[in-house]
Amino acid sequence: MKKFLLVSVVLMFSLILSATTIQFWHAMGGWRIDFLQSQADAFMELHPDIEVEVQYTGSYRDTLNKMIAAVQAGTAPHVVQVFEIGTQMMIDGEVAIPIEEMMEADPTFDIGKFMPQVLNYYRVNGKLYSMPFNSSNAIVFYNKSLFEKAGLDPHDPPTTFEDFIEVARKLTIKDSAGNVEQAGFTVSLNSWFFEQLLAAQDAPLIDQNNGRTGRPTKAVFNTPEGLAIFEWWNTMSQEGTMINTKFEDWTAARNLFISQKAAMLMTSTSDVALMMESAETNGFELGSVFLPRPSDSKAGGAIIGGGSLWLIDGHPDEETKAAWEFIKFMASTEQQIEWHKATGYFPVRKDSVEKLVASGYYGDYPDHLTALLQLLLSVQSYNTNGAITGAFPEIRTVVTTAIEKMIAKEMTPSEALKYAEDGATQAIRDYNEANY
Ligand SMILES: O=P(O)(O)OC[C@H](O)CO
Repeated sequence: MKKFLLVSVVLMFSLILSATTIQFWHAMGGWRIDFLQSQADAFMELHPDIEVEVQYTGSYRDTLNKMIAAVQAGTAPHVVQVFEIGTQMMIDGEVAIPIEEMMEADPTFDIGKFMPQVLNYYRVNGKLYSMPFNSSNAIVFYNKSLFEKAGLDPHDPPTTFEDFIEVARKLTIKDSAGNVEQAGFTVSLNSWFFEQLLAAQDAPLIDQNNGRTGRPTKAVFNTPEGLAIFEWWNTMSQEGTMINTKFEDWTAARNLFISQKAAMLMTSTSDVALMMESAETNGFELGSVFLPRPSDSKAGGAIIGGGSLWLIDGHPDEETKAAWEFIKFMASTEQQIEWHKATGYFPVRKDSVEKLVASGYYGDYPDHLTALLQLLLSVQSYNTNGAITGAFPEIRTVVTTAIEKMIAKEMTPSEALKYAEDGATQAIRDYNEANY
């Protein structure tokens, strides 16, 4: 017995000593920090010879910048989560091993099990460079209880821009001095929603079929579809039926909705779980509905948002192998189910969805179903597959700035849209000049 114990202790020590350590950087703040750590812990339990050091590295933008700095300093992590709009920049930077190469060399991996809508975003020139992990769309949540109070049918939320404006008016309550006590609608001031509302009308953001069939040279969203969004946004902002947050402030918009200061919220489907829980805690009934669009517009769909996992190159083979195992684990059937339930991010795999459907999950959680159906019913086109350009972070900044200027009345909707398109084209030109 003593001998057995001794052998076990020696084995354990030699495992610890020979463990391969990898670093995983991610951009999921708040309670998600603990959730991702628990996923890494589950992985380490299955692979006691691999140690994963998990680090929250700030927002998507911060994480991308930190990763670039670390690559330059020779201290890059093994796996990094990058937001969807960083895809082309990562490809051009040539700092990652395309996961398609790992997949082809790994007979245990079957990409056929993944959701085509998600792959349509991440496949660039027919190749998959990163592993889809946290995929989302934009969606509208609404407070059914406030709808009822305002005399509106809680089972008939607005689906067109025109109705949305009307309903937002009915839901808005102002005091005698005109101060907004309850707004009809709120959203984080963020170009992501403009991009999503364009795709909902099956309209492009940039040329070359959204950069999907050639290198983009200019932005092409100064169109009737683009103008309809700016005008819709501006009408509600100026009427005071919509509250805009500060630049890219997601939390403020969520909090306005949760505290029932706003009756409708456009945000990410990654918030489904949070919204369900908050509605219960705050005593209101939650509803969810697809993104609205002008009544006379073409039907499009939602673009994949969120992020994916990149396998950074330049590490010893043993570490790269360990990192690949970790990436596969994070995209595995069970982990994707848990991740979906805990957040709202779609499972990136068909077999996860199959299991969830079979278990009756979507009958119990209709808001998860709204989100999933919006994705599944989206027309698949270059416009809904999303734009692909290395200049995307700058484009997002300039579009958000344009909306900010419009709601501050510094520009009319058409002036702001032109400002946004010109700035986006300039960003694409600058990027092309610096990179190609
Ligand atoms: O909040 P997420 O993670 O759903 O991401 C939203 C956008 O796609 C970020 O670029």
